[in-house]
Amino acid sequence: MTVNKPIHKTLYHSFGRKQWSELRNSVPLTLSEDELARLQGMNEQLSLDEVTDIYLPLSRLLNLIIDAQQQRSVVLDQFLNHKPRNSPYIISISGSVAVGKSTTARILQALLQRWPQHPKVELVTTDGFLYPLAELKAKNLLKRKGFPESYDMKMLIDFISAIKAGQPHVNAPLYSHITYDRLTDQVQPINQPDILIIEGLNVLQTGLDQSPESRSSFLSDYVDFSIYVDADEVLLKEWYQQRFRKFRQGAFSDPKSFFHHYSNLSDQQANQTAANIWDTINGPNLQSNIKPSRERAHLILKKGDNHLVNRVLLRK
Ligand SMILES: Nc1ncnc2c1ncn2[C@@H]1O[C@H](COP(=O)(O)OP(=O)(O)O)[C@@H](O)[C@H]1O
Ligand SMILES: CC(C)(COP(=O)(O)O)[C@@H](O)C(=O)NCCC(=O)O
Repeated sequence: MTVNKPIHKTLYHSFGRKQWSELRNSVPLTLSEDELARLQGMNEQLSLDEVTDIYLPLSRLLNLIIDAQQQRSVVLDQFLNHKPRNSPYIISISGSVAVGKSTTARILQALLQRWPQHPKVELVTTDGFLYPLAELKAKNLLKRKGFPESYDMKMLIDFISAIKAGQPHVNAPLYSHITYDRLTDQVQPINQPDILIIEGLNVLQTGLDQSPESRSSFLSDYVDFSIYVDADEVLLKEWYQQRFRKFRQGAFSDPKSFFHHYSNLSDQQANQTAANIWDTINGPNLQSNIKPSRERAHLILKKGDNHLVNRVLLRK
């Protein structure tokens, strides 16, 4: 009997941290102290070694791949005798709640827009495409937030298809972690970027449990390069609890906050509440919907303690 190799060994090149960091050797770009400080301003816990060892090689790889894609588009336009289109390169970032998708996305945005070939990099999160809170309540989906059925997939696919078609002035809806709802008075205008990064736990999902109409096209059909940020669930739950405690002192103290009633919890009560939300919503969503989409990604960043990436898997 033959024993199949695990899927990632067949599909991916695998790099340890040191091996991967050496691939930045020829990055012509180095970061100044100021730029490093600005990146750290986004997240005070972000280690600067992490930026140079993990994210600089990644920005080099992406720059090379995007360059090749841009050349391919030129060839195709010549062949078809078309005028050049303003179709942006689309990068997706997915992974569990609290794995660090938005932090990773913001680091990549900052690094990618430094390359002269693609200075305009926009970042959109799929949170804005969650159904509004009132609708989630009416559909009894409040305890299924983040699950495939809690997103307006038609709106998301219409959005990404307009972006890919190079349409100017496309608006993305915005989400507030404070009100726990889509904003009604603000949108994010997107105007023909060179690169669009789309970040969210659902971007690699195929929506097979959605209605037949929304199954005909998947978000990933529009994505040129997909990244999955991975970590063991024990760490994810801990990071979720840490973020919950941070929100309790900051965002939840705002009287408009959906979770305002949590602002006076002790550390122990906050940990318990966050653990309960994890065990009933985010953990089951990770196991049933998010993790199964991992091996569709072009690149997997596996994090260990303190959010440090200890393995990088790159599609062969
Ligand atoms: N590279 C990193 N280094 C240190 N802390 C991080 C890093 N990435 C994320 N975090 C922290 O982990 C938590 C979750 O990160 P966040 O980007 O909000 O995750 P997500 O968007 O996946 O829900 C936050 O408290 C954030 O400050
Ligand atoms: C809005 C989200 C689905 C998005 O996830 P994130 O951007 O935090 O990774 C998530 O933060 C969420 O609200 N989950 C439902 C349970 C909870 O309150 O954490």
